[in-house]
Amino acid sequence: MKLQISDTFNKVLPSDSNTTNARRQVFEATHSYVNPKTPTKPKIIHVSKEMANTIGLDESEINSKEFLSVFSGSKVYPKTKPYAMAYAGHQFGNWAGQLGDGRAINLFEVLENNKRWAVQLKGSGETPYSRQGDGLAVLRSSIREYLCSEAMFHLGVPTTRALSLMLSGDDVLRDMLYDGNADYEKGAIVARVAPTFIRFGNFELFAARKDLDNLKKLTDYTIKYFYPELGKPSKETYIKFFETVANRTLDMIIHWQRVGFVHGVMNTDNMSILGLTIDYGPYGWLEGFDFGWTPNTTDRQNKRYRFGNQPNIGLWNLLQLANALYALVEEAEPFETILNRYQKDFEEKSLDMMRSKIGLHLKDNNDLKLMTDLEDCLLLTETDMTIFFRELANFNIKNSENGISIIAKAFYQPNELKDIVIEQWNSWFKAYHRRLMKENLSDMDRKQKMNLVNPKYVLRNYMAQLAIDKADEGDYSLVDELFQLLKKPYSEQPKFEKWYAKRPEWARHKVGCSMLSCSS
Ligand SMILES: Nc1ncnc2c1ncn2[C@@H]1O[C@H](COP(=O)(O)OP(=O)(O)OP(=O)(O)O)[C@@H](O)[C@H]1O
Ligand SMILES: [Mg+2]
Repeated sequence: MKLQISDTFNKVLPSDSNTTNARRQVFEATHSYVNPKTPTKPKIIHVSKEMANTIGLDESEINSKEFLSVFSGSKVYPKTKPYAMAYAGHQFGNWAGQLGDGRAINLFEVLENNKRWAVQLKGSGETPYSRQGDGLAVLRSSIREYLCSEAMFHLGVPTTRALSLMLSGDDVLRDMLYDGNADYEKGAIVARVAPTFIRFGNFELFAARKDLDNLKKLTDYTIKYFYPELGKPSKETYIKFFETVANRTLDMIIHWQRVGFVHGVMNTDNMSILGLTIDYGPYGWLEGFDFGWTPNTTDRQNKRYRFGNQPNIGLWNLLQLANALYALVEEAEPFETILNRYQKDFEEKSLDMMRSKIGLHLKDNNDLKLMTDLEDCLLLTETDMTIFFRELANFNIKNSENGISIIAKAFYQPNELKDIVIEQWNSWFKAYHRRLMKENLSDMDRKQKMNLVNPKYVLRNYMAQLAIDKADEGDYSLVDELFQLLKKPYSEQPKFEKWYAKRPEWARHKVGCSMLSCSS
């Protein structure tokens, strides 16, 4: 197996001089060297061929013994030095101090086709940052991360990627619901890939410790390798850097809103400095459209990370990043301007996104009202978000009276619609029809465009759970089926039509389908 290794993070930036693998506070270093734990009996469950090719591996290399040993953590690739990154973070709105890669270990960076990729194992053992944890990950959460990160990529959402999913052969003790009923589960390891895994929290760590020297080194490194277009280090460059991160973060969140993805744990240690979706933990997909929904039972009380609040949390997290970068600029105003603009941009971009979802390409002053009225309608009775927008594309200008029957498939109780609900929908469809008359697209063209932004297939929570249940019994066929399905989320795939369906009733209150904790 031949990789074009091109390590920078652990070569350019200061490493922890202590190389023992004991939990500790780490100062004046961006990372600590640590080797992955050797798994007892590693076994490949799935490999993303596309991702393997992207980092320069062909079919025979994927099938090699070395692939299994390197991406399960049994063997360190020649001339590389694995490490865990140091970062801090705000969790659920509170400062949490040093966190760091407690169960992620970076293997190396490769440079392939002029693109830099960092490869990291999640679930491959303890690091100096493991705190109370065991450094491991269970099969269920690893399947969820593996499938969802690739699904998001194919949906066009900026994200970290997955290369492989493996069983470790070791059992892992978990209290899934935090209710005192701990049990052993199969351990697993996901190899994941991104240009870099640097998070907001990496900057916060140095800022909180007033370690300006290393804050600057980390920022300069990030700009040099990942934002080179911003120029040489200077106050202006740092401000442009923050502005670009803010824009990317907002764009990522608008994509989440477009596809109905709820991240579930938007702590600042889970915010990528590249604006990529990172950490597929207690995430979930909207089924019934609901701004207040969160899949994360750990967040059940405050619902801080609910669907409708994600854009605000993005802003809150950016404020924490601004506080960290402030020390390099020493002027608050430029940061304030950027944060204020985020709010304005959010409103505009979110309206544009909604326009595209309902097939509008021109701008009209009343569009905002049309959208809020639509959202009100969607909240009247449980209405499946994915199915609604997909079916709406069948709206016919010449036959505009039957709007509600076109989208009826999206209602969870289609036979129990109250008259007042029907009336409200009818009046929205009238307004929608009037508005469509101002556009100049044919029904066909509109449908085609809408189907490129409204996915037909998403990784519904119960789908992942079905794949997990089978995998627990050693059958990985559903992991592969969903993996293949989600490569083309916008296409009609008749052989997979069964996955274009509302959540079944049995999944409504089932653990893993509607309720997910951070235990993973
Ligand atoms: N089992 C574990 N052992 C050690 N550390 C853990 C474990 N689970 C989580 N952590 C650490 O706790 C912190 C918060 O966890 P969180 O659930 O956000 O991340 P994660 O799912 O482990 O990983 P990532 O953000 O890398 O995808 C992180 O620093 C993480 O490394
Ligand atoms: Mg995390």
